[in-house]
Amino acid sequence: MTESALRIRGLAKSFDKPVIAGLDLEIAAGQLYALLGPNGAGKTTTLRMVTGLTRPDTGSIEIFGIDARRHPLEAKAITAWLPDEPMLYDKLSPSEYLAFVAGLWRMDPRSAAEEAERLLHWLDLWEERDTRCEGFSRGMKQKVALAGALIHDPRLLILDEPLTGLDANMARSVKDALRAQVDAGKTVIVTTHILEVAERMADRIGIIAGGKLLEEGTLEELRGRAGSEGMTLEDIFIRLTSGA
Ligand SMILES: Nc1ncnc2c1ncn2[C@@H]1O[C@H](COP(=O)(O)OP(=O)(O)OP(=O)(O)O)[C@@H](O)[C@H]1O
Repeated sequence: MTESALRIRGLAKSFDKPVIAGLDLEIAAGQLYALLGPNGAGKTTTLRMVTGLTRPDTGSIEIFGIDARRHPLEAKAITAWLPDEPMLYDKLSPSEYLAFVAGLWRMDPRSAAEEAERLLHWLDLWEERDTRCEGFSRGMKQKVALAGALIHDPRLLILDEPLTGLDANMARSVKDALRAQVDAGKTVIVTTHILEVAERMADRIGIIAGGKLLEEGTLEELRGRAGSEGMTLEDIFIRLTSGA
């Protein structure tokens, strides 16, 4: 049986009104999973609960079998979280930022430096490694933040809208980086409003609205359940969410 990277059971969260209402979701290891949903569906809230940034009202979250609510440090040690507006310390260069993040993870400085060098080359940031991030474009900052998320070699990578605002070249290099993570055996969860990205990249797709999972599966499975082989993901998404 395939290992489960993320298992969510009965997750619920209310702010002034219910946002997540009894969400069940299981994501197998080694996949790129796209979590879709209309604005306000609860995607970010769900992922913030998974990464320990928002406390659920009820429900369980397991990351590779680790109970993330009971053992948050163990769960965080194997998880990376890239928010839609990543916070970088602008006065630091990419090299300094990666050394700083590696220090937070208490990585051995020598192996952290080796990993930073590998990531900076891989994400095409090597020439800028000693330039302060403050003058970087959004895409470059996104790549520095991605390198920071990957420095401790997480098994599960969770990214909220990683492609928003990126030009085609930058988006391609981030997409390639994510696919390479999956090819290396990691699990990647992304939220996106760019349905073509989910359609082309994702191994499986989950659609949530109103705090519940409406549908889940491969694109072919979603098409099959929608009853039309020729449907685009956009057609399926609109059909499912317009009544939600
Ligand atoms: N800290 C908070 N306090 C109050 N309400 C919140 C808080 N965080 C989220 N919400 C509400 O929860 C709902 C879901 O928000 P969330 O950001 O999870 O949606 P989303 O699916 O990520 O949306 P989008 O696609 O627009 O980013 C929204 O109605 C939002 O206003």
